[in-house]
Amino acid sequence: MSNNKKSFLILVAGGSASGKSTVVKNILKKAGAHDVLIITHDDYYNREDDLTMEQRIKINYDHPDSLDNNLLNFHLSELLKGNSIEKPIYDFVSYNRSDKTESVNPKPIIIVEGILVLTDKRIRELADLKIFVESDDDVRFIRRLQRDINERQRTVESVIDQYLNTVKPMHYKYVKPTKRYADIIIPNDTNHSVAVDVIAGKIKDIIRGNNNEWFIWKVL
Ligand SMILES: Nc1ncnc2c1ncn2[C@@H]1O[C@H](COP(=O)(O)OP(=O)(O)O)[C@@H](O)[C@H]1O
Ligand SMILES: O=c1ccn([C@@H]2O[C@H](COP(=O)(O)O)[C@@H](O)[C@H]2O)c(=O)[nH]1
Repeated sequence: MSNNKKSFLILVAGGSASGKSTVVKNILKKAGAHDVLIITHDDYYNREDDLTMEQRIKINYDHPDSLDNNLLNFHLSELLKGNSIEKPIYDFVSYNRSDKTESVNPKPIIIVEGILVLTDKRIRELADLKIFVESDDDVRFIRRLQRDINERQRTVESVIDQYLNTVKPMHYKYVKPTKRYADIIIPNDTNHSVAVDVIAGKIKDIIRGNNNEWFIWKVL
C-alpha cells in the first residue's frame, strides 16, 4: 500500500452504555463495511498478567491510566500511514488482554470508540472528526446492568458496586469533560437514526471524493 493513501479518522466517546458501539455499528451499516474499519478502545486495556483475578477485578477500568494509549497512538499512526497492525483483543470475562491478536488492515474510514478515547491529546490530534454520544445516567445504568449480565458474565451486585465506586465518579472526572472536544454530540436516550444518517452521508462523500477538504485513497 502506498503512502499517499490517507484514512479519515473518527473518534467516538461517551459514557459507558451511552450507545457508542450501537451508533458506530449503525454508521457502518449505512456507510458500508467495505470502507469502514471499527476499532474499540476496550481492546487496548493494559495487559495485567502478573495480577490475580481478584486483583484484576479491583482495577479502576474507568481511569485513563488503565488503557495503553501509547500502543493505540502507535497503531493509529501506522494505520494512517497505510500500514497493517496486530490489534490486541480484550477479554471481559478474564478481565485481561487475551493472548490472541487480530491482523487489521487500514480502510478509508477508521472509527475508534471508547469511553476515554478523547482524553489523550495525541490521539485527539490524529482525528479528523470527534463525536460524543450522550444518554442520561439512569438510562446508561439500566443498559449497562442488562448488557454486563447478558454479555460480560457479571452479577447484579458486581455491576452495582463497580458503577458506584468507579464508573460514575470517573465518568464525571474524566469522560464527560471530554464532551468539549467533540465536533458533534449525539443524543441517544431514544433514537439516533437522524444523526447516523448525517454522519453516514458525510462518510460516503469522503469515500467518493466529493469532499472539498478530503481527497483520500486515490491511487496515483
Ligand atoms: N438508542 C437506543 N435505544 C435503546 N437501546 C439502546 C440504544 N442505544 C444503545 N442501546 C442498548 O444499550 C446497550 C449499551 O449500548 P452500547 O452500544 O453497547 O453502549 P456503549 O458502547 O456506549 O457502552 C446495548 O444493549 C444497546 O443495545
Ligand atoms: O475488564 C474490564 C474492563 C472494562 N470494564 C468496563 O467497561 C466499560 C467500558 O466499556 P463500554 O462498552 O463503553 O461500557 C468501562 O466503564 C469499564 O468499567 C469492565 O467492567 N471490566
